[in-house]
Amino acid sequence: MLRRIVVKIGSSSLTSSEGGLNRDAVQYYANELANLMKADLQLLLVTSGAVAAGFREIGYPERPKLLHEKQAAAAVGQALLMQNYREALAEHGISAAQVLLTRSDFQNRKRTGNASMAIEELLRQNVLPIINENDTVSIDELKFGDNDTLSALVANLIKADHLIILTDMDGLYTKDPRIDPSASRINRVTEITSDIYAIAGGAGSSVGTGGMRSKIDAAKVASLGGVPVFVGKVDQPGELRAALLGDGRGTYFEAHGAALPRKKQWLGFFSTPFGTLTVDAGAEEALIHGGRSLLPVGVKQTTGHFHTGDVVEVVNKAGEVLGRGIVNYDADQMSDILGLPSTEVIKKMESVHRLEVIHRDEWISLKA
Ligand SMILES: Nc1ncnc2c1ncn2[C@@H]1O[C@H](COP(=O)(O)OP(=O)(O)O)[C@@H](O)[C@H]1O
Ligand SMILES: N[C@@H](CCC(=O)OP(=O)(O)O)C(=O)O
Repeated sequence: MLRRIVVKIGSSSLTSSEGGLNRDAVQYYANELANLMKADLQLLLVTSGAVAAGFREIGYPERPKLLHEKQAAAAVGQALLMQNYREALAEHGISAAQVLLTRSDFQNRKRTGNASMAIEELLRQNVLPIINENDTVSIDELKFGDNDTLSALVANLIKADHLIILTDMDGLYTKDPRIDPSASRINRVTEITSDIYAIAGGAGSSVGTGGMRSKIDAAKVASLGGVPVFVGKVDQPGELRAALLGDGRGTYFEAHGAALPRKKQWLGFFSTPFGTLTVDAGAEEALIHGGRSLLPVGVKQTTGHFHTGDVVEVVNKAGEVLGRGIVNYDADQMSDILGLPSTEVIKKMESVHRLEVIHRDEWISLKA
């Protein structure tokens, strides 16, 4: 099968702080993408820059902060972005398609399936899908905000082989280099720990959003889905290919595990938990390292009004999120059997549909 690559380009790489699109930058990225497509790779582009590209043409002096202004700027800028990408790619005989997605599309399994079918067909026809958030219909609480998370979800959805996140910084540094020039680059991250989160700061420019932090979030989502990630910078001919071959200016994040089935992707990244189960150290070990189901004996506390079949989040006593699963008991039933060994649960319950609180097939671990 052809290798599939998702490339994400941030606003900071496409626009200037005064706003407006950098056409030379668009041409450069289009050339890099086209060269990989000609080498028989399947490419998907997730591009930001609609708001940053559009605000000046509308007459706003700086990147707008109010939602309706951002939406207006994005509506203008998205058209500009597409026009420029399409023209630049046409020079290589490559056609490009616009795909606009929202978070709610990913929460709905049917819509995710539809998006995936459309994208698959574009790839079959050698058209480059150019994806952005549908800013005009996204309100704040439903927004991805930055496109880093969107690019990771797309990479998982289409089971990409690599996710390349391009930004204005050549990788993750031990501190934001704009604040501390003595910071040094981390070339490879094998596991995304809390230490990695601690060194990642916010956006470095007036047009970017999310900064390194959202790129780490994205790397985590992708790596859980079995997709390795590169975060860095390219601005020379051939550098995108070099980044793909492991020789890029940036940070490589290793993937953990194999590609996730669609159901587990939904469970981990798009579902809404209705409550929380706090588990003890033995249950944590069984879930995370033992590949086992969660039994009542390991559950020490619950919150929320969940019902059988709902999604719940599982945390340890320190409040660390361990994963999510589909619960086999209502919240009321759970409170009666907290911490009980299975023999006691059977005695106590009138009928036991399933002994496990969460079966291992309906569980996804979110701890790296
Ligand atoms: N530890 C870090 N290492 C590197 N960059 C960092 C770090 N912490 C914060 N940043 C900032 O993250 C910025 C990139 O994110 P962002 O501005 O959102 O770009 P984009 O528009 O490409 O998504 C960099 O310009 C940098 O200032
Ligand atoms: N959908 C928005 C993305 C916003 C944004 O700034 O994202 P990013 O540059 O990836 O941090 C746009 O196109 O302007």
